[in-house]
Amino acid sequence: MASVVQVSGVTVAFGGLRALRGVDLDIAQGERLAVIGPNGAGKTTLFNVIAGDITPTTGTVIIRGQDCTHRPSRHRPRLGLARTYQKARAFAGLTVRENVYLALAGHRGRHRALWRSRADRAMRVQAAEVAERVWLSRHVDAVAGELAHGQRRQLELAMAIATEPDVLLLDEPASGLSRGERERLVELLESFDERLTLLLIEHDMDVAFRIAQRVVVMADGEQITAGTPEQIRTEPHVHQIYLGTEAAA
Ligand SMILES: Nc1ncnc2c1ncn2[C@@H]1O[C@H](COP(=O)(O)OP(=O)(O)OP(=O)(O)O)[C@@H](O)[C@H]1O
Repeated sequence: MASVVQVSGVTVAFGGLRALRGVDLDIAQGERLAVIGPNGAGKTTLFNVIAGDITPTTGTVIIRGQDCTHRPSRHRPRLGLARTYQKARAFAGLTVRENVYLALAGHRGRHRALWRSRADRAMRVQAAEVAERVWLSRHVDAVAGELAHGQRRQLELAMAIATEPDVLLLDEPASGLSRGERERLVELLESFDERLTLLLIEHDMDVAFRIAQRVVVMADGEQITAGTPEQIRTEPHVHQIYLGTEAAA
């Protein structure tokens, strides 16, 4: 299977601190990959390097064959990459449809004079279709600020998939969700087209293990091990590093 994302020898230094120390990561088309690890392991830094928000100190990032190491995040959508954020990005005063509409319009670079154009009607329909794909069809005209926490996360997903990405980067999608909402999130992500590549960083091991086909474990800026959720779950080394540190935290 062809790689869609290739991270090679990536190091990130924040002053004297090396947040990443020569990380290599290949993500195949359609793969579902979770990166886990204790606090400070470098997960967010790696995520931000792939998303284009941090330029690595050394190493390369290739996305769909193109060297993106020094390209800023705004180039990523053109290459089929989209991401979600831990902090809500939706406008609280706008409806679900309006928020998705803006994500669609932003992607197409057509902010101005849209509401009056004929394309406007088509895009409003499309926005509702995207909302349906994240199970928000009953809430298309609800104001984002009034949605439950889990529904708001669904809206964030809708805004990310509105651009029809090939690769979706999920930044701790389950954080702050109730058990029921987490369950729904897992089912929703499982319902996405299997050709969509998913990379998530996640604190909730249960969510990570259920969504991912491959789990990469990081600690101290390095990849410690990788394997299927079953392999990682039973690896004593991982328990020591991950759970040991968590328990001490
Ligand atoms: N902008 C920054 N400036 C300085 N140090 C940073 C910066 N961002 C991260 N770090 C440091 O880099 C290391 C890796 O941080 P990172 O946030 O990538 O880890 P993480 O695995 O995502 O942790 P967490 O699970 O707590 O979010 C940490 O020691 C952190 O303090």
